[in-house]
Amino acid sequence: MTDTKEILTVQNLDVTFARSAMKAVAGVSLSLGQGKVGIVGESGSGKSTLGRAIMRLLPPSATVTASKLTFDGNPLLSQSEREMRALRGNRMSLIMQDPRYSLNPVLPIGRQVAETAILHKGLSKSAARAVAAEMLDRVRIKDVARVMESYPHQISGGMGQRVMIAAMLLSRPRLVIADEPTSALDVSVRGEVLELLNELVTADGSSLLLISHDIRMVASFCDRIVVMYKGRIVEELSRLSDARHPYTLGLIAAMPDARHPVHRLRVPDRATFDATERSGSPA
Ligand SMILES: Nc1ncnc2c1ncn2[C@@H]1O[C@H](COP(=O)(O)OP(=O)(O)OP(=O)(O)O)[C@@H](O)[C@H]1O
Repeated sequence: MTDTKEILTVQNLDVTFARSAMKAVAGVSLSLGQGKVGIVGESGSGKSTLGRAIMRLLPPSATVTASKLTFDGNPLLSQSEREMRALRGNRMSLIMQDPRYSLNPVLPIGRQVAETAILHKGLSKSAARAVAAEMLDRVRIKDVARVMESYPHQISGGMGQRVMIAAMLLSRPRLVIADEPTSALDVSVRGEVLELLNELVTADGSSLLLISHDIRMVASFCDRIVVMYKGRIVEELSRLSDARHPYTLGLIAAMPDARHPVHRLRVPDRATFDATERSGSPA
């Protein structure tokens, strides 16, 4: 359910990269209370740039302007870098696409998750390890003790993303931005990782901004769907069936519907095929 209290307010957000004539994000406005909003659009539509602008994680080549950009009452564009560091990973977390690039390859998993607890909760080393173990258990990692001693290259992509989710949700952030959190994973584990993320943010009462190119998946998890095209919002929906914009309809048509697979064999001329079957003569 979407709560009326706004946690994130974005008004007229523009992002321009140096040496680019086009705005990567142009005049975007959206608000998020306690609920789940999906940002969808094809590659290059500005979804990730929007997510990173909110986290203030864009490179110096990006110019970001907005008439309002607030998170939990904090005016993000005028926060110092120190203030932003205190917010990031603590009250607002970003889960990225590929755990291989988010996890430090030379540190054991347990230490990486525990460090989040030391940094954001001010815990001692041993208390942080206990909290890390608890959190790894919460993301349903079996054999937590062994995984804590493992290095990122020793675990699967799906488990790596569970570890990232554990680290990013450990401080129970108010806002979680998940940028294509499963697209780098094996298809067989995508559904369960998303279910897990959904379950945890719901249990913790965190707000979720889910960035994806898969409009059907987003519709199945989110209360609201925001469709972006060339840096702009072209449509906002509560249900896919409300879609009217041709671009949104194109996105829906481009995504196969796993719940309604085609069972009947498509035959160009079914009447002729059926008649041949009945008479028993070869086609
Ligand atoms: N660091 C950067 N420097 C220059 N241009 C950038 C940078 N990051 C993104 N862009 C440009 O901004 C536009 C929006 O890109 P963005 O990555 O936000 O789109 P997206 O919808 O997230 O795409 P994808 O699904 O492929 O991640 C694109 O034209 C892209 O080339």
